[in-house]
Amino acid sequence: MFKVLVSDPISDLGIQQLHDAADIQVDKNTGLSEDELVAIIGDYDALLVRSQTKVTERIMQAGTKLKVIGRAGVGVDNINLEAATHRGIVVINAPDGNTIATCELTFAMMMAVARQIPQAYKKTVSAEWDRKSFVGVELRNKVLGVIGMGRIGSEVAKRAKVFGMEVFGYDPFLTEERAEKLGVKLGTVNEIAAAADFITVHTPLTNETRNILDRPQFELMKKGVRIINCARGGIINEQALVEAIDKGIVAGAAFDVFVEEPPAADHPFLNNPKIIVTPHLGASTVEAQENVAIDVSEEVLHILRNEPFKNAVNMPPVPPVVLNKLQPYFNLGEKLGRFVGQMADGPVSEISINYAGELMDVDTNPLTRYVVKGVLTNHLGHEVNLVNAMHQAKQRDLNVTVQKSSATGSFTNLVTVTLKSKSEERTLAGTLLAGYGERIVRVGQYPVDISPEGTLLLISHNDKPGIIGRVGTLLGSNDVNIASMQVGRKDIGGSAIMILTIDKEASKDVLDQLAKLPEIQNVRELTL
Ligand SMILES: NC(=O)C1=CN([C@@H]2O[C@H](COP(=O)(O)OP(=O)(O)OC[C@H]3O[C@@H](n4cnc5c(N)ncnc54)[C@H](O)[C@@H]3O)[C@@H](O)[C@H]2O)C=CC1
Ligand SMILES: O=C(O)C(=O)COP(=O)(O)O
Repeated sequence: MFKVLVSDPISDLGIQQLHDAADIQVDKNTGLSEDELVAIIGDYDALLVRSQTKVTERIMQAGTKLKVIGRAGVGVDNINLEAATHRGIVVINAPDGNTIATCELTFAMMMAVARQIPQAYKKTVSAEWDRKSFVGVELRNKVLGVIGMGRIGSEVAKRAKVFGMEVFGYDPFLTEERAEKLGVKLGTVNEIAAAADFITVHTPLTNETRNILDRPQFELMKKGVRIINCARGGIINEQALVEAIDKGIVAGAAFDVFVEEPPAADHPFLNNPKIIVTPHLGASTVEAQENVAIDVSEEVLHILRNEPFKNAVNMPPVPPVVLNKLQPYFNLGEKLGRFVGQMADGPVSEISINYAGELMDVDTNPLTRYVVKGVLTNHLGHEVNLVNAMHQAKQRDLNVTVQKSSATGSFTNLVTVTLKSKSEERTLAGTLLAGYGERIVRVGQYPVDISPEGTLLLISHNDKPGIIGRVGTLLGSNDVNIASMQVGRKDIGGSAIMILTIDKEASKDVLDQLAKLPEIQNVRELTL
C-alpha cells in the first residue's frame, strides 16, 4: 500500500483515481507548517502540492520513503529540485492543465487595468457615482509585449491578435517560423519595453528572468504603459515599478503574484490606486484545478507502480521517437552496468560507454542513465535511480564518457561498457539479439554468450584439463545447481574465464573453496 499526502487544496474530483486505487491511501492535510510536515512525511511515498507548500530539503530529509513529489500546476519554485534530485525523488508537474485559466486571468487583468474596473467598482459600491475618473484606453491598435512565449504567453498572444493588438514577443526559444505563425513580431526585452503599450510577462522565475523589467527598462518605456504579471513575483522589480508609476511612466499595473506571498500588509502595491492585485488566482478555475489534479495523479500512480511515466521536471525529457528506439535497450544497459560494476575491485574513476551499430545515430543519453544506474546500484542500492544516477556519479567524481562507433563485429548493435580505475580496466559488451533478447557477448577479452539474469559465477582460471569438472563437482556437492555454463578463452592452455549461471547464491564458504582449487585465479559472484 502506498501512502500519498495531499498538503495543498487540490481538486478532489481530479484526484479521484488515487482514491479509487486499491493500492493507494490518500491523506489530505493542508496548511501544515514545515515542522508539522517534517513530523509526518516519513510515512509517505508521495507528496502532492500546489504553490503554498514549500518543499524544503528538511522535509525531503525526513521523507525517507518519498519517491515522488507531484506539483498540481506549472511552477516548481516552491520545491527544492536540487535536494530532490540528490535524493532520487522524482518531481513531476502538470504543465498543461492551467494554461487557459492563467491566460484568461491575464486577459481579465489587462482589461481591468485598461478600464480601471476594480477602482471604479470600489467607488460605485461606496455610493460614489464617479464617471470622470475612469476614462480608460482600448486594446485595439495597441502594442502588446509578451515576455515569455511558452504555453501561456502564446495563448495570450493569440487572443491579443483577435482584439486587434500588435504583438511583440521575446523568448529565447521563439523561432522566426513560430513567431510568424502566431503573427508575433520578435523583439528584445529593451525593444519591447520601448514599443509596448501593455507588457505582460510569462516566464518562470530564474536567474535570467529575475528583474527582467527593472529601472533601465522602465526608463525606456512609453508614458502610459500598463504592466501585467500573472507569472511569478520577482520577474518585475516591484520597487522599480512603484517608482515608474510615481514618475508618471506606468499608467497602471495588474499583479497576481508577488515576491513574497502573501505580501506584507505594508507592501507598496496594496494601497496604490494604480495597481490592481489578486491573490495568485491564475490557475484557480474549476476546470484548471481538475485538469492539473488528474494529470498529476496519473503520473504519481505510474511512478509509484514503477510504470513508465512521461516527463519529470528533474529528468531531461525523452522524445517519443527516441524512447521507441531506446526502450528495448534499457534492461540491457542496466544489466551491463550492474555486471561490470561487480567486476571492478578498486574505486572507479571512469565509466566509458561505446554505442555501436544501430545505436550510432540515436540520442543515447537516456540509455546512459540506465548504465550508470546499474554500475552505482552495486554500491548505493536503492539510493540510486534514474533521476539521480548522473548526479550521484558526478558527486563521486566518476567521469562518464560516451563514444559511438560503427564496429559491431557480427552484431547489429553493441553496447560496450568499460570501468576504469587507477590500476585496472574492466570491459563488458552486450547486444540485443532479435528473438533472443539481451545477451552479454564479451567479458574482458573473452567472447561469450550469456543471458544477463540471476546469479552468476565469474571464474578466471588457467585453461587446463579437469578444471571444469572440479568446479562442477564442488558446486554439486554443496547443493548449488548449475543452470548454464560458458567458457571463454583466447588461446588453448592460456588464461580463460568460466561463467556459470547458478540457481541459488553460493555461500561465502563455497566461494572460498572454489578459489582454492588448483588453476583458479579468481572467483566472483554476481547478482543481476
Ligand atoms: N498565476 C498563476 O497562478 C500561474 C502562474 N504560472 C506561471 O506562468 C509562467 C509561465 O507558464 P507556462 O507558460 O505554462 O510555462 P512555459 O514553460 O510553457 O513558458 C515559459 C516560457 O518562458 C521562456 N523563458 C525562459 N527564460 C526566458 C527569458 N530569460 N526571457 C524570455 N523568456 C524566457 C521559456 O523559453 C518558455 O517558453 C510560469 O512561471 C508559471 O509558473 C502558471 C500557471 C498559473
Ligand atoms: O501552476 C503554477 O505555476 C501556479 O502558479 C499555480 O499555482 P497554484 O496551484 O494556484 O498554487
